[in-house]
Amino acid sequence: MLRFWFKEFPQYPCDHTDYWRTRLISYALLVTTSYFLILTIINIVTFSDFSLALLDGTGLLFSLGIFAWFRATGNVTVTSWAVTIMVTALILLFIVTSQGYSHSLYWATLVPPFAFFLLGRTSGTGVSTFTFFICALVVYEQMETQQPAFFAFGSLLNVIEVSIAHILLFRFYEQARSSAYDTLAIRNAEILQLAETDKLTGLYNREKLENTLIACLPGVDEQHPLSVMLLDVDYFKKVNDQYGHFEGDKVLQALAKKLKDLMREQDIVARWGGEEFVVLCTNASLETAMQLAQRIREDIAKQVICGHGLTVSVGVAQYVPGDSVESLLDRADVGLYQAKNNGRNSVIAA
Ligand SMILES: Nc1nc2c(ncn2[C@@H]2O[C@H](COP(=O)(O)OP(=O)(O)OP(=O)(O)O)[C@@H](O)[C@H]2O)c(=O)[nH]1
Repeated sequence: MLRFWFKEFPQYPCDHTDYWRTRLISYALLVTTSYFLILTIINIVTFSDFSLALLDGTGLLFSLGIFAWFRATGNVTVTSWAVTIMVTALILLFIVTSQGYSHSLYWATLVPPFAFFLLGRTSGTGVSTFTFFICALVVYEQMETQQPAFFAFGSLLNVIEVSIAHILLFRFYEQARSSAYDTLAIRNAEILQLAETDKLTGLYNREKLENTLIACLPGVDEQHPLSVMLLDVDYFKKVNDQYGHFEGDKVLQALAKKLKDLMREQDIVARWGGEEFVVLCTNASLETAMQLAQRIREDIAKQVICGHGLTVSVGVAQYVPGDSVESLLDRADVGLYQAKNNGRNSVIAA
């Protein structure tokens, strides 16, 4: 029903830091506008008090003016100040005119949530301190005059209204906070994925592979062997030279996909760099890894990848006690070097 009141600003999408400020500004202006409108009407129609009606009418114009200006400019900083000053002034006016009686002081507790949310820590502290200072002055005045405490229906209304406003404000706070955390969590997951993924092929990158290996090594024993393959495309330079770098990229992407399809579920395929790939075979002895590597080599040699007949050379190594990530991969590299020297399209264990 009130959708027209809440404008979506394209410059403040829902993951923008000011998004929830624009929402609170709209809510606050809706409340102040309704408040002034109702009081103006009541003062004219019921009490015929035109001077009060004029005061409330001025407040109404202010509220609508800020609203119109905010919609036109989308300036969150200036509107935040305008709204905070208006809300604070309204509350302080009420407290001072009622001399702090009828629980009117309770309204002051609404200022900090507004001021901190809309103005931030420093200005929020300033506005809140000022408000509570005025409250203290009002209480001081009460002490001086020694008026007896007086609780009437107005007191009850003040307590109920402020309590409802508090609950709504804190619900709003919590919604804004959890939404910000959800957005952060999604962004973090995206960033993490980017940090561990090779951009061209979508495989894990070298860093992720190394980290995974480091994490795996402590769990390796005779029952749970671990082997790695270092796999390099033979004469890949020719593809680039003959068909161009973009075609080379396409071939690498297709090959990466093929490798993933050919590997077992538990194996981890990563791009080591250039036209080199590493496969981390968990629960695989040297023998098992050799069989896997031979199968991959044969499959690739038989297939046409992106219109190209390719072969690969593979070096295979099994983890032995005392190995580090570097020494394990170095041994696989020695195997790869020998496979290349053997005329390529072959698998050598080292
Ligand atoms: N298209 C493309 N080419 C790449 C990329 N990274 C490395 N290369 C190319 O891969 C080729 C590797 O060439 P070399 O190291 O000489 O190896 P090779 O031609 O595969 O020969 P051998 O490995 O000895 O069988 C070079 O032409 C690099 O430019 C990449 O991301 N995209």
